[in-house]
Amino acid sequence: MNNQLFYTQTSSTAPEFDVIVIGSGIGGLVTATQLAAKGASVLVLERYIIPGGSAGYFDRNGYRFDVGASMIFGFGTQGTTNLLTRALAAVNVSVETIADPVQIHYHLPDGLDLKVHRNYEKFLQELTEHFPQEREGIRRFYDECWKVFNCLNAMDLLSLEEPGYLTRVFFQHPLACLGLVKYLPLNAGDIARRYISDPILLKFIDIECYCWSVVPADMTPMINAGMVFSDRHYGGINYPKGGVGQIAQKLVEGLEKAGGEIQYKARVSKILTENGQAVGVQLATGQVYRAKRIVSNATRWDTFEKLLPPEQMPRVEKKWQQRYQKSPSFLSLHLGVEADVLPWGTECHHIILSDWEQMEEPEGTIFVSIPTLLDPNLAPEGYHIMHVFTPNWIDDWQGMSAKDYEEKKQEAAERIIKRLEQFFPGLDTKLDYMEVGTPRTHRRFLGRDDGSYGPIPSRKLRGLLGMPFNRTSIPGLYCVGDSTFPGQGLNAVAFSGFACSHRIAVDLGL
Ligand SMILES: NC(=O)c1ccc[n+]([C@@H]2O[C@H](COP(=O)([O-])OP(=O)(O)OC[C@H]3O[C@@H](n4cnc5c(N)ncnc54)[C@H](O)[C@@H]3O)[C@@H](O)[C@H]2O)c1
Ligand SMILES: CC(C)=CCC/C(C)=C/C=C/C(C)=C/C=C/C(C)=C/C=C/C=C(C)/C=C/C=C(C)/C=C/C=C(\C)CCC=C(C)C
Repeated sequence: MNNQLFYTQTSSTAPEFDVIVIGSGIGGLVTATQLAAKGASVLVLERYIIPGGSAGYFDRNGYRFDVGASMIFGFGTQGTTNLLTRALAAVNVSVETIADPVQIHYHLPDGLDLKVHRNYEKFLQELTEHFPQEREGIRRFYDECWKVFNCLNAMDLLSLEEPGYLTRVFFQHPLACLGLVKYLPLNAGDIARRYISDPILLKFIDIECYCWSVVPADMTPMINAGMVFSDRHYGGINYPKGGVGQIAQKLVEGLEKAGGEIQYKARVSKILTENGQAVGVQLATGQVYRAKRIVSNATRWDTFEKLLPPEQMPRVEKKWQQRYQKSPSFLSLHLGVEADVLPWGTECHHIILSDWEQMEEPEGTIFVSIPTLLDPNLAPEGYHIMHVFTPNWIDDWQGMSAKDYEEKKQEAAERIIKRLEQFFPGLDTKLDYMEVGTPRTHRRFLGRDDGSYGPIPSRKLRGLLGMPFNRTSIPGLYCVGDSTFPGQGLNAVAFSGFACSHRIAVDLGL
């Protein structure tokens, strides 16, 4: 039997759903749960053995490690921007959270040492003590971030590709909409430089952006900065009890209760099209599933270069690839340490940088999270988890023997631990467990092209205007997650999930 015939027969008799979601990252799961709650038949296909993607976890020697970042936005109790709380509630589940009193403790060049307190005034006061001459500029910049946040936090957050919603929201909140229209093409650096002139303070604003957007303030969309710099004081940073993995586990529980299905170890190798329209997927095993709508939670590079034939890449996607590039991946040290290595009063999240010129370089900025300070149950008694990570490129880890790869990991870990000794004296001798992940690890376990953290602008762009929404130029195919508006971050991909499911629900007449 020739392949074409085989494919046609399998495809026409394949199980059919309303919606198939490729990948169970938080973006994919929010889309799936929202649609299942509206009565759609939904199938989620996940290549790994558990859900969550970058928000997954792994257990080793009594420790439960978060795969990705442990600093979670979107778990507030009020307003409309608490999208993780809302996504869980929509399918009648919830996650208990633990409030973090400090978002980040910064350890920056020339002794610039300060904390971003949950209390806004306390944070402004601490920052102003370092830059008294910029008292007014500091307040005006951060207050302007609140303006963005207040516009967003006043309205239901759904698909900007749905004219009915746009009309309704405009009549309900005309000023908030006009406010957002004003900020959509702006970057945080444009606003910061209106009010602030001290070069070191501007560098501080750069790292405030860099530590979540992986680009400096000039390249960071103001809408996203408004969300991050305000929500940390409004809803606050709240850690899910039991670890970040709980969010995905609970969403899956809600998905199944609402009648949706998820399959693990189900790697999609192809998106199937007929007459230019997406109609189904094929797994690596050859199994075919069909659906009225297909959603890809894989990155845009994976979607348009691997799941679809790269030579047929739509023109708009080629243009997008000129505007956005893959950000670096991370080198991650997952450590189990004796509890007494942490000085009294240690905060949960730290950013360490010793030379401003090195901020964007591999191993320049070091991120540290110690989630057991909030939830001690993630480690054996008397021990803590330290997740230490720093940007790193896949090219530095390719084409080497297994032995060289292991040695290189060990050397990198030693260099980083040496730097951390300044803040955690005796760390090296107090290590109980260490696992090192590289960009190759992220690529392998998360299925992300080059292990990338997500798309970043390849040059200065006009804020969020260049970021695509959920529909693609292939009818029937949608994207969700950090390759879509508004980009990286759990709360950001949760928004993308709300928007994607809303657009599909309207398209399917649900
Ligand atoms: N503090 C935070 O805000 C925080 C914490 C952790 C993660 N994150 C962020 O979450 C975002 C990621 O969320 P996301 O939803 O976009 O994606 P994701 O990368 O987390 O999830 C994608 C999922 O799709 C699966 N997948 C990929 N290709 C597949 C295929 N061919 N077949 C089947 N499954 C496939 C992967 O295994 C993964 O589970 C990132 O921006 C990350 O930085 C943020
Ligand atoms: C009608 C008319 C006329 C008009 C209209 C207009 C409108 C309505 C508009 C709208 C818009 C919208 C809705 C928007 C939205 C947005 C959003 C939601 C956003 C969000 C965002 C978020 C974010 C960005 C987040 C992020 C986060 C992150 C990334 C995090 C990360 C973290 C990490 C990395 C960690 C760190 C660590 C340490 C420090 C240790």
